[in-house]
Amino acid sequence: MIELRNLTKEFKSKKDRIVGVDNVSLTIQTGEIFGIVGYSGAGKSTLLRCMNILERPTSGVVRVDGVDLLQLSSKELRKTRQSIGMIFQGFYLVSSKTVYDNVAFALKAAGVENSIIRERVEELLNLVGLRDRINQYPSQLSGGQKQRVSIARALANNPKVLLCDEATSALDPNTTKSILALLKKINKELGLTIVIITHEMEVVKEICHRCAVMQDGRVVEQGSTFDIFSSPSDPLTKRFIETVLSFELPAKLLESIQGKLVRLQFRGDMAAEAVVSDMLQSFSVKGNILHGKVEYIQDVPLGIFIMEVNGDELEVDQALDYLRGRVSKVEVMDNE
Ligand SMILES: Nc1ncnc2c1ncn2[C@@H]1O[C@H](COP(=O)(O)OP(=O)(O)OP(=O)(O)O)[C@@H](O)[C@H]1O
Repeated sequence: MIELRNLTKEFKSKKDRIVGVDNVSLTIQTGEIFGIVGYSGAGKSTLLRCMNILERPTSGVVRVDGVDLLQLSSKELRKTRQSIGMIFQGFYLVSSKTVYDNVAFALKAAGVENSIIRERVEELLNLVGLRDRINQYPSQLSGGQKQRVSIARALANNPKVLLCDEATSALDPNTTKSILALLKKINKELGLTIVIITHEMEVVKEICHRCAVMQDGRVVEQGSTFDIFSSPSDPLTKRFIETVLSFELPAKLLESIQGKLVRLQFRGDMAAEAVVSDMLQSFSVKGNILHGKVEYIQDVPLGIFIMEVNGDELEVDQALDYLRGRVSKVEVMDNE
C-alpha cells in the first residue's frame, strides 16, 4: 500500500516559489493499477517522483507498505527503492549495451550473484516477449520494444510497486495498447501495484482500477475508474471524460431538432433499446435515437445514447421522468 498524507513539494529559486504538489493525500491499495491524470504542469511527475523520494517532499508523509520513506537513512532508502521499479516516457536504455546487459545491469547493481543473472534476465525477457532480441542493441528496437526492455529492467529485482511516468506517451496507439496489455498482465500475474501518470484518459479507461485527477498541484477528484467515467463531478474531470465519451452531432442535424435533445446514460448491462421502446409505448411522444455507443470501462459496459423526444410538453416531461426511473442518468441537452 502507498499512502501519501498532506504531501507538498515546493521548488524555490532566488526569485520564485513554485508549488509543484499542494497538500495531496492519496491511498493506493496493494495490487491495484492507479492512474493519475492531468494536463501538463499539473504536478503528476512531481507527485510520482515523491513516491520513491526521487523528489524529496517539502512536507507530508510517504509510506510504502507501512514504511515511512522520509525517515530512512540514504542507505536504507537505496535498498527500499529496489522494491519500487520505475519506467519513463524516454526509456533511458544505455545505447552501448545490449538488451541483455541493460537488464543484467539492474541485477548487478543490486548485488545479485553472477551465476543466476543469465537465467533471471532470460526469464524477464520471456515475460515481456523479447527473448529473441537478447543480443540486440536499443537502436535496433522499436519504441514499444524499448519500453518492454525498460519494463524488464524495472522488474529485475522483484519490486512490489511499478511507477510509470507517461510510459506510453511516445508510442503510437497500437503499441500503446500492447504495452498497456503487458502492464495488465504483470499486475495480474505478479500482483504488482502499478501507478501510472498520463494525460490520456484512454490509458486510464484501458487499465486503471482507480484514478485521481490533478490540477495546479492538487487532486481535484478521485474514485473508481467506472464512477469517474459515469459520474464525473469536477469540470476538469468532465473535460477529460469528453475526450473519450463525446458525441459530435452535425450542425445541420442540431438545427433540425424540434423537440428535446436528451442524453441517456446506462450503467452496466441495462437494455437501452427496451427502455426506450417501453417509453414510446407508454407515452404519446415520438423518439428518435441520433447517436449512441457502449464503452467498456474496466470490462463494465457504460452506454450513452443521444435522442430527440418530440410531443406535447407535459407528455415529454412525463416520458423523461419515466426514463429517469429506468436509466442511470437523463440529461436534457442544449441544442443551440
Ligand atoms: N525541478 C523543478 N524546479 C522548478 N519547478 C519545477 C521543477 N519540477 C517541476 N516544477 C514545476 O512544478 C509544476 C508541476 O510540474 P510537473 O512536471 O510535476 O507536472 P506534470 O503534470 O508532470 O506535467 P508534464 O506532464 O508536463 O511533466 C510545474 O509548474 C513545473 O514547472
